[in-house]
Amino acid sequence: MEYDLYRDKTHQSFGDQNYEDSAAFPQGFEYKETIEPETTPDEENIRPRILLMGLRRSGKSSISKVVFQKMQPNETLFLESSNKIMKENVSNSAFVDFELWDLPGQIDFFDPSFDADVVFGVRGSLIFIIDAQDDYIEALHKLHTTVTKAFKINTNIKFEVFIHKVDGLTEDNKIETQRDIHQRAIDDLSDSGYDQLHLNFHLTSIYDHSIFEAFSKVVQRLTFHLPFIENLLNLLISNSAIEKAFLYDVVSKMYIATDSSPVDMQSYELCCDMIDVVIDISWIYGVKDDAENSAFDDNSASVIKLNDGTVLYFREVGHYLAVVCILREDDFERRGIITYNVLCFRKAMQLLFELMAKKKNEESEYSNKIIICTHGLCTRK
Ligand SMILES: Nc1nc2c(ncn2[C@@H]2O[C@H](COP(=O)(O)OP(=O)(O)OP(=O)(O)O)[C@@H](O)[C@H]2O)c(=O)[nH]1
Repeated sequence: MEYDLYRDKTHQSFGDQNYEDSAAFPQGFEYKETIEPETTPDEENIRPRILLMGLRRSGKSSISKVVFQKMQPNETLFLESSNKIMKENVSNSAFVDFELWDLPGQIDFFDPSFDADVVFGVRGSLIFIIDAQDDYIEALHKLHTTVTKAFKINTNIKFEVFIHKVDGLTEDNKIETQRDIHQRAIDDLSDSGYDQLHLNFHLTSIYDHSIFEAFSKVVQRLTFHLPFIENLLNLLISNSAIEKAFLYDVVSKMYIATDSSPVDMQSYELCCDMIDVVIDISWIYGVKDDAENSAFDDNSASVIKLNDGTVLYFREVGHYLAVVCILREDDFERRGIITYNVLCFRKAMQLLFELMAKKKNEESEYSNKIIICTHGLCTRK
């Protein structure tokens, strides 16, 4: 594997004409469709809450610690059963900013001695974890009572079901277990008149990337600007001959958004591995004298060429947010266009961050700027 890691300080601003490989740019810019960011209701400013629920020993604390505290999966074997709510503030980047509540399995939060409105009454997601290696009939019963009661309190809450510990199942068994759990859960809801309650199912394990991928989807459903970012990524890949592009939170390695082509687990894992390499190399070779400032910063960029003709392209586009692209080596010949277009994307993201921080009455000015910015993308012809 050949890699070429560099920190590029020459492209800090969109207006900077000093682009790499500038001869590769076409003479004129092609104008693209107008895309508007989502409107920003007041609710957007409320920090969402993600609740981890499920029976005892289903794996709630392990998930929280592996995804957000970088605990090694085999260390979770020694975790003790929790008997109180564990709250954590997850605040990595503009889009990964929420409260994570790990609720112990043995407590009934709908008991009158609890104020269930306080727990379930806010914007967020309820993740119910089912141990797929155990008999799941009791878990399904608990899932039903939990989601229906939570739905009565807050109809906007998003429900996610993690069919967890699937590392212990064969491929056939995984599919059969998912089908069975899905069918039973949906039938139970339908029998009790909750057809409008939607559950999203994910197969997960802390021993591979599936838990990160599932958590990525949970976070995406809570992101107001997701359609806008997906549109930007679609524009980026179609104008730059990129096969797949992800916007990553580099701390947790969750992807905040991707283009509209299907996600395959291998590509996702490859990009996660690249993030690890970039961070590790930055720490080994890039720590400055004061040790406070790592070389890994908002201008970090990297290219890795694999010996099967695939190129991985990484560039920071915000605080701990990075675009990671997969493309063919032949298409990487005109690297300048890709760099230029990623910088356009970064500029659009920066304007989005400003938009998110501005008050509602200033919205129109910023959305106009974003539209102008995306019009400037180069087209690879
Ligand atoms: N094989 C396998 N084991 C897992 C996985 N996730 C968690 N475990 C194990 O499951 C056991 C229970 O995990 P915990 O995270 O303590 O479960 P919990 O739901 O927080 O339990 P309570 O605190 O009692 O509510 C531990 O031994 C973990 O190592 C997984 O994906 N695969």
